[in-house]
Amino acid sequence: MTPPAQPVLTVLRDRIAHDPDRFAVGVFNRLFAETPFLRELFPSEMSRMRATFTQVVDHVLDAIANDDDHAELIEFLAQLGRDHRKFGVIGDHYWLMYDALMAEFAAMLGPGWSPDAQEATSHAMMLMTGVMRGAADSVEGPAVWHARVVQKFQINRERAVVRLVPTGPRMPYRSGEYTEVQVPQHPHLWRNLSPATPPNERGELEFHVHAIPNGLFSGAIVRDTQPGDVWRFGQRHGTMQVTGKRPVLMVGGGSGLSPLRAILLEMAHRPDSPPTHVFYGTRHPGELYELGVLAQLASTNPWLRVTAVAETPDDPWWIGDSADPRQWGFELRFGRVGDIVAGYSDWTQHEVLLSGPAPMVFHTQLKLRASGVPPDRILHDPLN
Ligand SMILES: NC(=O)C1=CN([C@@H]2O[C@H](COP(=O)(O)OP(=O)(O)OC[C@H]3O[C@@H](n4cnc5c(N)ncnc54)[C@H](O)[C@@H]3O)[C@@H](O)[C@H]2O)C=CC1
Repeated sequence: MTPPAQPVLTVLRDRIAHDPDRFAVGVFNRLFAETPFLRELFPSEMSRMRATFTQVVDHVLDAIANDDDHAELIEFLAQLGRDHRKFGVIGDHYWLMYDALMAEFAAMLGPGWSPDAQEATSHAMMLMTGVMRGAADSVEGPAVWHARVVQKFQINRERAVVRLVPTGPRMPYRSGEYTEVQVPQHPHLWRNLSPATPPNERGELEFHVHAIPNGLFSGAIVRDTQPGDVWRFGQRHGTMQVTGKRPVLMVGGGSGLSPLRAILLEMAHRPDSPPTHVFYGTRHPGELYELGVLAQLASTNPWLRVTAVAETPDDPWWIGDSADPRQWGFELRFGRVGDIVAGYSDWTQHEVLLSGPAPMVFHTQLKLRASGVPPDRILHDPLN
């Protein structure tokens, strides 16, 4: 990067920060004016998307201006490019976006749009759109996979289990990963879910979903999903896995148990699975419905130990007459799962997998780190 580049990119960041949404609206208006059919690739309500877009552009300008080593930036952009395949974005669209960005920056700088400014900005935007395009082009296989809902059962008012079979090629994934999912009730919304079963030959999938308060996506699944619905799946991500080199501690909160459940089911097929202690936490005892499956697993896999944790001892009215979770023979503790786990034993020699609501993962992680578990031995999905 030539010396004059840094001030220009910093100026652009300042101008964007002055009114981020105006910048994004400007870029997208230019893009859609030039190529109207691209509007269909985006949701009707774009404010959240525009906010993310501005953050990405700001991050690119910042990283190029301030870091000599762009390895992290390039990996970030490459992942973004791979992720964008599911929206139907193809190579030519990146050139159109490059043109829209450059035109908006030119308008933004006005008389300050000198040849040097143009060159530095072009370099940054070429890197951004070029890396995304190149990464997307180099991915093999389809951009999206499809599967049809064949069964849905409601656990209670707020929780459902959904089973699907593929309508074409089966989606590849590893137990413990999460995948991007789109449901027909919200054709422009992509959210992450973790399959609750390991991959199998027939490509069958199972998901456990809790309708979180104000959750458009999870609410639509629990309320409106029906057999026959076709779901779409994009990229898969995640680092949670068991190495087999250490004993394992797993902490699953509510439907966040899903990826751990998939890993446990896979471990049950191995002859050498390490000793594993699972803490399964919910808000109420009547929500611990997965204890039945865990009991079956534990009965034939002596390496598995399970502790159930409910935040409160009582069930609210809407849970109804659920069976006493103690019937499965596991100990039942009351309190926040993070507090119970951290006070239960010494976990400093374990590898730890955490999955559940972000505040639970955050809280449990803090407690375990405070008790001496090395941070690099605690794995979880991103918290946002
Ligand atoms: N469905 C899926 O495939 C997956 C879902 N998740 C995440 O799991 C969450 C759904 O879990 P729910 O069933 O709603 O969980 P939940 O509300 O039933 O809570 C589960 C556990 O988290 C603890 N907890 C909740 N809030 C806490 C806080 N502020 N501090 C400390 N502990 C807290 C509770 O005490 C309980 O033990 C969602 O946020 C989802 O993103 C994560 C991975 C996969």
